[in-house]
Amino acid sequence: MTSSDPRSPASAAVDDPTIRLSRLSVRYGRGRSARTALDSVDLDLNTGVHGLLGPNGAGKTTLMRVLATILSATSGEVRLLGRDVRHERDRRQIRRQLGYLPQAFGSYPRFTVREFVGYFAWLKEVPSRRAAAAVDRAIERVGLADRADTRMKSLSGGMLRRAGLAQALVNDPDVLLLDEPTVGLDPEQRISFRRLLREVGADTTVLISTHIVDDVAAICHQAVLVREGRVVLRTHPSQLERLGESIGSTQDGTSALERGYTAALHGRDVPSGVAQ
Ligand SMILES: Nc1ncnc2c1ncn2[C@@H]1O[C@H](COP(=O)(O)OP(=O)(O)OP(=O)(O)O)[C@@H](O)[C@H]1O
Repeated sequence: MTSSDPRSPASAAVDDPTIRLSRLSVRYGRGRSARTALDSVDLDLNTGVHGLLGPNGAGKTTLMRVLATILSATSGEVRLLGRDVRHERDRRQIRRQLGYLPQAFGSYPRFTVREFVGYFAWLKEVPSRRAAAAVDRAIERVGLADRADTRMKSLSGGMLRRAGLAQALVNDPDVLLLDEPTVGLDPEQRISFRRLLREVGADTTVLISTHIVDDVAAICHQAVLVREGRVVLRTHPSQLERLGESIGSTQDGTSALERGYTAALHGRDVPSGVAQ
């Protein structure tokens, strides 16, 4: 986004990173049953592909939902594209520039792929004169052009995931949030997905939540490790790999990256990571 971009509002803080979280906390429930999902997270992210890694329950989906502006912070500040998500007007503007693929999304079984992606173009207020071309382009980018008129209920799991990615991309977002995007993709689809994300990440801030550490090595410029609601490390994936190599090989079939990830998660020093 540039300052001459018509979507660039006068009120947006130009020097902000694309994503800025300051002391972000999210708690679910109240009283004795309250659970802290995110605990005073500080995180700045800019253009590039960032991989969010962490064990089950670490807070990844919660973080994604806050960034997607569908879940409010309990405390702390969330700024996207220079705007504060607490303000209704800013939220609406952010949503026009946001793409989000949740872990599970409504399947809209009777919609064709084109109708499904078109519906999200409408929700995101893509101008009607550009919408049809934007829908076709998004469907083509995810490799579903030959299925554009197929109903969603007839798609395989991997194709559904790709249709989900198409809706996330249809507005050419400045921020793209993908929660477990490669689940259900076959190896060939995963390779083309990685290629697409590398391309998108050249001028977009992409955050991918995943358990597949190989995806992080293949696509991401940065790995962000989350544990028990806190960001414990930001580092280049190759540094995790180096850490894993220094630990030595094991007989359990894990890769150096997986070993490095597990060790870093449990507090081992990573060569030149950016500790939080
Ligand atoms: N709606 C909810 N109500 C109560 N607690 C919740 C809710 N959603 C998440 N939690 C709790 O918040 C914590 C973080 O959950 P979250 O789903 O963000 O983790 P995650 O890292 O995405 O996990 P996974 O890898 O299993 O998807 C967990 O302890 C979870 O049990």
